[in-house]
Amino acid sequence: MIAIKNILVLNNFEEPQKCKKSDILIENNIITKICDAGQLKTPEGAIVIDGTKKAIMPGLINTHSHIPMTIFRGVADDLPLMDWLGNHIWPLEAKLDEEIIYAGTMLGCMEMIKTGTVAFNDMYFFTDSIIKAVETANMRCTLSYGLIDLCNEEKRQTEVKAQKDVLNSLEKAHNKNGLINAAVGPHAPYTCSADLLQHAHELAKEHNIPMNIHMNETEDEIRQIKEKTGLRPFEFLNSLGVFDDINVVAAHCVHLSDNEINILKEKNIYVSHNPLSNLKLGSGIAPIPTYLKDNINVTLGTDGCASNNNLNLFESIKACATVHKGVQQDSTVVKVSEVLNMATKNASKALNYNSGEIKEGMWADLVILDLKNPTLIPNKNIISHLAYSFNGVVETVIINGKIVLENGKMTTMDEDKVYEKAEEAYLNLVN
Ligand SMILES: C[C@H]1O[C@@H](n2cnc3c(N)ncnc32)[C@H](O)[C@@H]1O
Ligand SMILES: [Zn+2]
Repeated sequence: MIAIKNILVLNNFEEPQKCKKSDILIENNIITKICDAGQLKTPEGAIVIDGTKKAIMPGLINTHSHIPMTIFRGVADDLPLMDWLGNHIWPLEAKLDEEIIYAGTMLGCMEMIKTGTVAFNDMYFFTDSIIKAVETANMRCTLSYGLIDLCNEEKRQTEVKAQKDVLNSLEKAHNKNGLINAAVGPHAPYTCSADLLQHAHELAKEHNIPMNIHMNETEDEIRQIKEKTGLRPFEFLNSLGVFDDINVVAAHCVHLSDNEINILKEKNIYVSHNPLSNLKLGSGIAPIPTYLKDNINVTLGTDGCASNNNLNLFESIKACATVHKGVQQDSTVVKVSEVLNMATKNASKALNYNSGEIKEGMWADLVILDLKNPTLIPNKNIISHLAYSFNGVVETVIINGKIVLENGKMTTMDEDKVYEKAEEAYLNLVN
C-alpha cells in the first residue's frame, strides 16, 4: 500500500483551476481512494509519501517506439527515411544480438521512466530479451515483433513461424502481472506482402490484440505502393480488410488524401503522431489539427532513438503543441488539454489500458513532480508548463503500484551498470 498525502492532483487538463490538493491511496496496483488533503487515514504498513510542494499526474504513454534503438543514438543523422533505413539502420540491425537488445532496452526503460513515461507501444526484434529487461524495470508495455518479408515467400514463412513463438512468450509474460501486453507489428505496407498483412490481421483478431504499423510516413513510400497496387496505402490495406474489428495504431500518418482520412474515421484508427522523428527525417508534418477536427484519436510517440534522438515524451508534447501552430499560422490549434490527453488517456484507450487518468479504480501508473523546478514555476500555471515548459525531469514514478523511481533514482536497476553495458553494446554493434 502507498499513501500519498497533501499532493496537487493534475487530473483535469481541461479545467486546471479544478485541480486540488488531495490524499491518494494505492492498494496493490490500483488507485483505491482519492480524498481531500488531510482526510485519508493512513492504513497500517502503508508507505507514506509526503506530497507537500509536489504534484501528481497520470504517467505518460508513448505509443510508438523501438526501445532497443537507444544503442543507435547518433549513428546515422541527417538522412532521409529510405536511405537511413536501407543503407544505415538495417545493415547495423543485422548485427544485433540478445545482449545488445537487453542493454538497449534497460537504457530505454530508464530514460522513459526518468522523463515520466510509464508505458510504451514498441515494435522490434529479439522480443524475449526485451521482455527480460522490461520485467526487470517493471514497466508497462505493448510489444510487437516487427514483421518484414519484402514480398519474399520464403521470408514470409519464417516470419509467420517466428511470430507464433513471440506470441507464446508474450502470453506467458502477460500472465505474470499483466504489465506486458502483446500486439502484432507488420512493419509497413512497403515491407510486407498482402499475405503477411492479412496474416497479421487474423492473428490480431484471434488474440484480441492491437496492430502496430508504420503508415504514410513519406511521399516516397506512398508512390511505391501506388505503383504496385494502384491504391494509396490506407486504401490498399482497407481493401485487404486489415483495419476491420481490431484496434490499429498507425504510426506517423503524415501524408494522407481526403479519402484516406475518411478511412481513419470510419475504421476508428488510432494515429501515433511522432513529430520529432518526422521533422528529423525530413518526412513532413502530419495534419494533426485536421485529425482533431474530425474527432480522430490522436496519440503521441517518440519513434526510435536513431530518429529523435531521445525518448523524452515531454519534448514530443511540446513539439506537437507548437509545430502545428506555426505551420497553420494559427495559435489556437492543438490546445494544451488536447496534447496532454494525447500522451495519456487517448493512448490508454488505443492500447486497451486502464490508465491515463487519475481516478479511483484505475491502475496506479503515476508520476510525481517536484514543484521546486525552474521549468514549473509559477506553480499556479502547472498544466500549461506540462505542455510548453517542463524539462521532463520527474521525481518519483509508480508503475502498477510499485515505486520504480524514487527521488530521481531507479529502484529496479543499478544505473551505472546500465550505462556501462549500453556503452559495451554500442561497441559490439559498430565494430
Ligand atoms: C522495427 C523496424 O522499424 C524500423 N524503424 C525505426 N524507425 C522507423 C521509422 N521511422 N520508419 C520506418 N521504420 C522504422 C527499425 O529500424 C526496425 O527495422
Ligand atoms: Zn517507427
